[in-house]
Amino acid sequence: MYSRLWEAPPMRYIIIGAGAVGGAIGGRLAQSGREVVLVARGAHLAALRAGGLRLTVPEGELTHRLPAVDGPDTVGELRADDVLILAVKTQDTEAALAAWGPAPVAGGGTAAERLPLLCAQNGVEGQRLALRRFRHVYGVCVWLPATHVEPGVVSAAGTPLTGMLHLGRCPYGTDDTLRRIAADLERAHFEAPVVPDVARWQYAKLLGNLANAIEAVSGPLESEQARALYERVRAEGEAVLAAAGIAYASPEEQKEARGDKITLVPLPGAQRGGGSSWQSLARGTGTIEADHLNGEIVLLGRLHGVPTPLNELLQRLADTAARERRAAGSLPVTELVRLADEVDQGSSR
Ligand SMILES: NC(=O)C1=CN([C@@H]2O[C@H](COP(=O)(O)OP(=O)(O)OC[C@H]3O[C@@H](n4cnc5c(N)ncnc54)[C@H](OP(=O)(O)O)[C@@H]3O)[C@@H](O)[C@H]2O)C=CC1
Ligand SMILES: CC(C)(CO)C(=O)C(=O)O
Repeated sequence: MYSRLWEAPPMRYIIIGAGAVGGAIGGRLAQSGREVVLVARGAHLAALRAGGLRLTVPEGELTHRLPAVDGPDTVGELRADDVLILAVKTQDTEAALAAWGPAPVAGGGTAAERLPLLCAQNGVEGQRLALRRFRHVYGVCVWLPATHVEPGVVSAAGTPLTGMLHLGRCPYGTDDTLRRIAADLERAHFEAPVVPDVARWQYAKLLGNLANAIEAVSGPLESEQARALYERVRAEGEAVLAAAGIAYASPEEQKEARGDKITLVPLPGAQRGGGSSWQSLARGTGTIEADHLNGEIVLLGRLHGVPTPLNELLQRLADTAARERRAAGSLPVTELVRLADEVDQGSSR
């Protein structure tokens, strides 16, 4: 009956971690007519249940009244055509996978055995953790600037598109499930190229995300000093990827793919203070993703014998700032550069 790709019954999207990225993807999919379930916790879950998801985008604030749950038990039996989109920060991945993996699916089997799981996350560790439990894991290179403004409220300032999401099977390849998901995303304000080598895009993005910790601890990279520090941090990352034989898309290739498709515009009442790690400090969550961004470079450096003193420093400073609930951007950039020079000189002695 549903013999052709475009005749298949619509899939339902379960967004595990409906924060900045998950809220933007879930809200846009719902707006396009897809069935969406939001998974959240704490004050955000309470606000989603009370007032719906309020998604601020360039055309205004859109309120989506969607089912909001805290885990699989509240959804009931999962459907065979459900798609799981994991959009928690990497440090929260293991707990989410442990909760959702064993959930039963109609007709038999578990989510881990039967359902597609897309890791809409920065870095590459989330999908590696997912592959330990789930059979059908897909990577996403997430170019989607979004902000978790307050409980119940998320903003995404990109226009004309909300974001670009390169999609691919983990570790390699593509399939029809992914093409159907991409078609849904493309009807929902995203460009979603399906690529056989999604990791190549993700590693390229990871090099950019090495700046997240600088922004989180010392604020936006506005000064020459901050940008020069990032170049040194990135050079460590590039050296490590070269030693590990890991390919990544060039800056030119990324620029060409994105073009002017996702330009940020000011959103009244929902100003974007910074990226995802900056937001972890601004929201005082107590954790930050640095172990899986700068920490990924540190890990690869240790495995391949390449020193990574600057990424180690940033990982440590970001982790400490999160644990001690320091304000975002509170370490003067001159002090950060002084610390960086110190560890760099120490490592070359
Ligand atoms: N924000 C951005 O602009 C971008 C982010 N990314 C990446 O996307 C991923 C998600 O980041 P982002 O959206 O910013 O993060 P957010 O913190 O805004 O959203 C994640 C949400 O998941 C919730 N959560 C965590 N664990 C669970 C759980 N077990 N069950 C239910 N809810 C859970 C968190 O709750 P709580 O509120 O309690 O923490 C939070 O609300 C990260 O890997 C990030 O690096 C990539 C590109 C851009
Ligand atoms: C590129 C950037 C900074 C866009 O928001 C991002 O990936 C993040 O916030 O982690």
